[in-house]
Amino acid sequence: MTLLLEVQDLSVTYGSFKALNGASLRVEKGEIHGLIGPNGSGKTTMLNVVCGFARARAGSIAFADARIERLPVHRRAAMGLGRTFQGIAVFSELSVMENVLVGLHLRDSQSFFRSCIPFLGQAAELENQQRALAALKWAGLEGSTAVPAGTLSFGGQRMLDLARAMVATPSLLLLDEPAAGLNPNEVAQLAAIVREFRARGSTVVVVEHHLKFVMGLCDRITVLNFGQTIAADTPDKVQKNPAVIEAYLGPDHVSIDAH
Ligand SMILES: Nc1ncnc2c1ncn2[C@@H]1O[C@H](COP(=O)(O)OP(=O)(O)OP(=O)(O)O)[C@@H](O)[C@H]1O
Repeated sequence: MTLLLEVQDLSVTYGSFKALNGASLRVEKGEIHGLIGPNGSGKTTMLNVVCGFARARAGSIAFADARIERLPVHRRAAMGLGRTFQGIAVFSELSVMENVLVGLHLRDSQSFFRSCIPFLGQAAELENQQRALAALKWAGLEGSTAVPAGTLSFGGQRMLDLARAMVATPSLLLLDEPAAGLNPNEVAQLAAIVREFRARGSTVVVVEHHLKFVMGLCDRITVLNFGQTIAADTPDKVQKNPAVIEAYLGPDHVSIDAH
């Protein structure tokens, strides 16, 4: 297996508070990798630093064999790093299709400039519409392309957010709590979408509190606690790891309930 992302000894401080304190994360190309840990353990901070939304005080980040910790957000995105954010982030007045097209233009500056040139622009726009439609089919939204995004259900909006992140086919997609607030059917649909995305060649890191979802979906899982990496292993081994059990449930418990 090839290492796609290697985060080493990462430290992030807010004032005197250490949100990350020497944390590490190793993600192999082609895997679905879970990033879990109790509230406030540093999961979102890790995603923010990998994408360039937050700066580390110390540590290194290698992505596809290049050191990226000093690169701005847009350079990292152009290298194939994509992400979603906690909560819902769709443009509710725009149609479902327009939401995905915005995602394409934001990530691909060339497609924006091509779209400004007649003929070339028409071809580029058609290509973009086809890519957007394919992503919407993926997310089960092909029947709702023309409706305003704000009229979709909560779960529908989450799937749209996912389609918008996937349309640029990032080589590494970071998902921040994608299952939060979804019903069991939607969680199953989400798992199928993420697997399909991986089957088409992408690598996924998923931050989640929904342990059953993570344990069933991920090839390997990294566990953070108080800004440090306390485990990195298969779901089976992580669930039996005493340090992980203690971090989640305190010293008197014997297992993690992933149900
Ligand atoms: N911009 C900030 N300023 C100050 N403190 C912050 C900031 N961002 C995060 N923190 C703190 O850093 C710690 C780690 O936050 P982070 O959001 O990374 O944790 P998390 O594991 O994603 O938590 P959760 O599971 O609750 O989303 C928390 O204590 C949080 O309050």
